[in-house]
Amino acid sequence: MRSSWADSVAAAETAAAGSTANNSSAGNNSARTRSTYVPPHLRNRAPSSDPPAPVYSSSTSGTDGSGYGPPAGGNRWGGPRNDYNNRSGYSSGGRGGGWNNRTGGWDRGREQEVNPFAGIENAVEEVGEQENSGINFDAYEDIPVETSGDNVPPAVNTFAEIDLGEALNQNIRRCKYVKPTPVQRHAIPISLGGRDLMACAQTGSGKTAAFCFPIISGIMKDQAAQRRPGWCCFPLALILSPTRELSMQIHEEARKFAYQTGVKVVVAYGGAPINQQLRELERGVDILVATPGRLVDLLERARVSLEMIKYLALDEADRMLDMGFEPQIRKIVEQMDMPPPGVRQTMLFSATFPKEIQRLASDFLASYIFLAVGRVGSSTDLIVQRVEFVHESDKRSHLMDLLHAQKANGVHGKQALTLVFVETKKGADSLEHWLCMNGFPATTIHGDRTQQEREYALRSFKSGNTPILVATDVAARGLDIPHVAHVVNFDLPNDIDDYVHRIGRTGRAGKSGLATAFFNENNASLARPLADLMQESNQEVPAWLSRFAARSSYGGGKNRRSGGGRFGGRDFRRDSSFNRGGADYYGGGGGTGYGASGGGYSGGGYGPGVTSAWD
Ligand SMILES: Nc1ncnc2c1ncn2[C@@H]1O[C@H](COP(=O)(O)OP(=O)(O)OP(=O)(O)O)[C@@H](O)[C@H]1O
Repeated sequence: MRSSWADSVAAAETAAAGSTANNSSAGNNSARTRSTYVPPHLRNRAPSSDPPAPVYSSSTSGTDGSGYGPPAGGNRWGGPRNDYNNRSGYSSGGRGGGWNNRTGGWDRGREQEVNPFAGIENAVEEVGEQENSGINFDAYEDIPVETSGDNVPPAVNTFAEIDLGEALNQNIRRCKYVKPTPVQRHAIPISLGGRDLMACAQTGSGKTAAFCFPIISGIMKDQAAQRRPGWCCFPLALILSPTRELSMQIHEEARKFAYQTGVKVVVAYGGAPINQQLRELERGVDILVATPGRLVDLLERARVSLEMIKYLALDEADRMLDMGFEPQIRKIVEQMDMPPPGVRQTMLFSATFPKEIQRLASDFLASYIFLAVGRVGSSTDLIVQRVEFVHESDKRSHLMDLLHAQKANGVHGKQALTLVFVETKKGADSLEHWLCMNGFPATTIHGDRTQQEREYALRSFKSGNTPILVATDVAARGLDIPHVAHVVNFDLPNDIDDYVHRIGRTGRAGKSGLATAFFNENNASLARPLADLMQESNQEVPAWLSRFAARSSYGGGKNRRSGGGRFGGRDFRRDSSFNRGGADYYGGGGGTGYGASGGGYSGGGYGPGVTSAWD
């Protein structure tokens, strides 16, 4: 395959970055000496004489509320000071209240835990911005929240109110998370209360932490887990996501949250050498982040067992349960050795959750709570949405105009990051080539590229060296790329939920963003849901789009907007048309009454072949 201009830049960058660019490879060097995984029950032993894991430095060492200096008392394994949440129950040193004394880095006898925060503070200072503090989360304050289910645990307003454990609290402060986002306020207490959860909250609103925190905290508290001997590993938690890049991102995030908690996070995804991932797994894993295809491979090789799973999280859960992925997910969750619903705890998260998929998802849950922050499938008002009527033949020149206009607004001589979504892989290559020929540095990410090419492209885009990324839907979900100023839907998707995820790559974490869509006759079926969505998000709907919308019908499938009013109709259990045979979904959980195994949903635009392109 032709390699792009951007890729050569990115390749040089990668070479320069060396092994530090990839934490797992750094870890693998030390794997040669085959270190021993220390199981949870042994992690409270006295520290070895190894040099300390690098700790985030701070000019302040006291209980200053911002500091995360060296651990108290000079004991590097002693975990962070208890200055964040000075509550009885897990006071510094004592660690009563059921915590498992997972005080330091995992495997601390032999192997040093890489500091996932290293370099982040300097990078933030260079940009002159405190990445996650001062974020405009007030923008989320007036979003209505709905919960349904029995005995919903009350929401919290601060992290200090939640019993997460001091090591995790320390990491939350390292991440500069000052207060929980709305989905975190509700979802974390629900999960900590041991309840299953189906959660729907807007793109960029902090869902990753909402499922990671309770998992990490729960494993930290777990007294009983032990590693079994042999080649097979027994993770305690499984986080599944639909794309390799998203799995990598969740892994990076989870490693930050789990730093020095004693909880080990490992990632496994397709397109990368399996041997390296096997070596990493052999060294121990508490939380496994994986794409479904690679996990099935590991399960079939009997290198991973799901027998000990206590927590299952599906990110982008609606995508994971649509036609492309559902068989693989059912195999993993229902046909291997994973404990059933009610024994394990299950958390499903997405920004969109069509009712048909909710119904399928209920098979995986027991007596669950449904949480909706905003209307299911809505987009955030932080994203300014524009729709322009552009004939197919005019799209390139129109894009060029947008990019020229944007160039004028670049910061520090760099162009603002623009993500351009197209329909096909060929279309992506062709547009990337054309942009480069016309003086706009672009790269591309899609399912026909090698994993290495995909990673180079993403890295080059993130760094700003290649400020334009042309992508297929493989980049539509979950990716959290700071400073994406503009998302262009060069080709609109057929499905309004895909549109919601695509534009959600901008306007994240309380920041504003811009999304422009090129619309023409070919997109007529999207006119009505698009106009409705824009109206819901307080956007200006062009008169011509309203006329298109009035002419077109929904046509079924995934473009049906669920519910009636702006914030109505979320939990499918409340919708009588889904409540066949009078089944009681609130009491029974687990999909009572449907027996929907493998059946049902056929409204989507994904064919069976889609999985390999995503995974
Ligand atoms: N409490 C918080 N305070 C500040 N920033 C936060 C907080 N929680 C999450 N963030 C930041 O918000 C950004 C978006 O979070 P995340 O990627 O989890 O969103 P998401 O809801 O999963 O989005 P998507 O639906 O696109 O997957 C991330 O950069 C994350 O670090």
